[in-house]
Amino acid sequence: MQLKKLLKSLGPYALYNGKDAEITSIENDNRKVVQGSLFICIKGFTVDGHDFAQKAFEAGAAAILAERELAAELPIPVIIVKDTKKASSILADAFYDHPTQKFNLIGITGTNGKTTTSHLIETILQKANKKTGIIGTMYTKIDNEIQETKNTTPEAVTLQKIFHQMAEKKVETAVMEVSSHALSEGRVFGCDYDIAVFTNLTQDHLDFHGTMDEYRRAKGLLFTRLGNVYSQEAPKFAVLNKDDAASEEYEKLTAAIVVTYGIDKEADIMAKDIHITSAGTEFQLITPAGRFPVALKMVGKFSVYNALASIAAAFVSGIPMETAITALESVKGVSGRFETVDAGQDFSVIVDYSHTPDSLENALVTIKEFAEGDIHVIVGCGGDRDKTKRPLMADIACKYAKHAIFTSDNPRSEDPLQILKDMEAGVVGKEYKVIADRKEAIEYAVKNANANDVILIAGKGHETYQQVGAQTFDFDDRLVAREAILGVKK
Ligand SMILES: CC(=O)N[C@H]1[C@@H](OP(=O)(O)OP(=O)(O)OC[C@H]2O[C@@H](n3ccc(=O)[nH]c3=O)[C@H](O)[C@@H]2O)O[C@H](CO)[C@@H](O)[C@@H]1O[C@H](C)C(=O)N[C@@H](C)C(=O)N[C@H](CCC(=O)O)C(=O)O
Ligand SMILES: Nc1ncnc2c1ncn2[C@@H]1O[C@H](COP(=O)(O)OP(=O)(O)OP(=O)(O)O)[C@@H](O)[C@H]1O
Ligand SMILES: N[C@H](CCC[C@H](N)C(=O)O)C(=O)O
Ligand SMILES: [Mg+2]
Repeated sequence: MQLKKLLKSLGPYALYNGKDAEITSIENDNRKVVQGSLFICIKGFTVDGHDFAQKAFEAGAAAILAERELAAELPIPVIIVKDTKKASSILADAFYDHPTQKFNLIGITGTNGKTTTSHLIETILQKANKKTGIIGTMYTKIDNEIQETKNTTPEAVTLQKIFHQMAEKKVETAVMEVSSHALSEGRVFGCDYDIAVFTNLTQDHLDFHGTMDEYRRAKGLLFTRLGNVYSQEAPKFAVLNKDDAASEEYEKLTAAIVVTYGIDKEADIMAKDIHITSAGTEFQLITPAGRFPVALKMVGKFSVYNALASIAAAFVSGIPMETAITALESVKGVSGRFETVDAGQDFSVIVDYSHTPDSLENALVTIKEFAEGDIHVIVGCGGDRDKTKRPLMADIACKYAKHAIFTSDNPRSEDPLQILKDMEAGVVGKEYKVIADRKEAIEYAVKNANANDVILIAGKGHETYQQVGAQTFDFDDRLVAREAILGVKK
């Protein structure tokens, strides 16, 4: 695409010397630049992309987009704009010819349940014979082909490229997790959502957002940005959790049609007569299309919420309720979410991605409902993340589990022992054990478990690595637990 044509999407805003160039790709990482790339300099939290402009030029960049004059003059067009991060969203959307206008896009935001709900919706859509795409914490999947991605919601240039691939593959509906970080950083500017789903709002990420008010506001952006236009062909919907107080605010913010779901408060889509066992969850589903019995293989009240959110998304997508229910009933679970490890032992081992106070409490409350023996929990907190959730998570672990073991999650750049001290501050005078090495902590719990006990290994779920300092080691809670069980049996 010609540079001049591309820059039209920025309006009369872009200031440059008027030279044109053929642009072959858009990149904001100089290491990805090829002949003809437009390199966008972004000032990040860690480094300043402007410092890589020279390298981008040497790698073949045909033009540079920057927020200020570059240190050295370059013989290619240099365009100056006020906000390169925002411009990267606008330009990537234009470069890939507005891909999200070519298929249905469902965005899911909320503190917990995004990955799970996105997979439930994917299963329903596939049951309804739709070609799907998914973008989230675990990976990007385009028509069932998996690509690794770094963030839950990738930055705009990567994101629009993924959408372009989805459009090329004729994806009919894409489901994506929209993190609060992505909303506040504008990674999703330009995404033409058809349905926006809210799961819940509880404490997390205060390191980034500062206060719960700011965090709530960031998530609300998904609903304000659903647009202010109405179309008979493609109406827009906000799917809100009536039982979460934030929904009231989001309902007022959005121009889209609101559909609510819930258990406690009266909602459009509801679950009644919920019956939870260790094998699954049964309930009566109440919808505007009728009342249906549902038997999920997933456990816990939180699983009912995820199912209801998915049903609501299916309902506004025009998918028959029977199809949606059949699909949901077939789901055994999502990788690393309440996943059981069975190596023939006489106690239960559950690996769960609960890394927030609320999700940890939900997981433990659910286990308490069916555990016949003692509960053991192995839990740590991630480094370089919200420090205020550490004492809260430790307290919850001690409140529900007879045997609480504090260990390392992904310490990242922090001292693992300091993270553990932050956790311990929440449980003064309570009984717990600290085993910093996660493998040893798991082995300890397995060795000490009696028949019918339940061990919850919380925080890392599907992750197959552990980040310690700048290094990433192989680590999979499920494999480590399996080996520990087999080791004890020998
Ligand atoms: C705090 C935060 O949001 N960080 C994100 C941010 O990193 P950053 O600002 O530090 O980037 P940077 O390293 O300073 O780089 C600045 C610019 O220079 C460029 N660069 C950099 C190095 C180089 O050699 N050459 C070069 O061109 C980079 O491509 C970039 O354009 O931009 C990066 C690229 O887009 C992201 O990968 C990174 O996410 C990091 C890995 C991260 O951990 N983010 C977390 C907090 C996050 O966003 N999490 C949410 C999920 C949370 C949840 O819901 O639970 C998510 O959506 O993933
Ligand atoms: N609706 C829910 N409400 C509360 N807790 C939930 C809910 N769904 C799942 N959980 C708990 O939260 C954990 C994480 O779930 P999931 O991965 O689906 O959330 P997420 O929002 O994608 O998280 P992330 O922000 O890390 O991407 C699960 O392992 C489970 O313990
Ligand atoms: N998306 C979450 C994942 C946390 C997972 C946990 N294992 C950790 O490393 O803190 C975050 O980036 O905060
Ligand atoms: Mg997720």
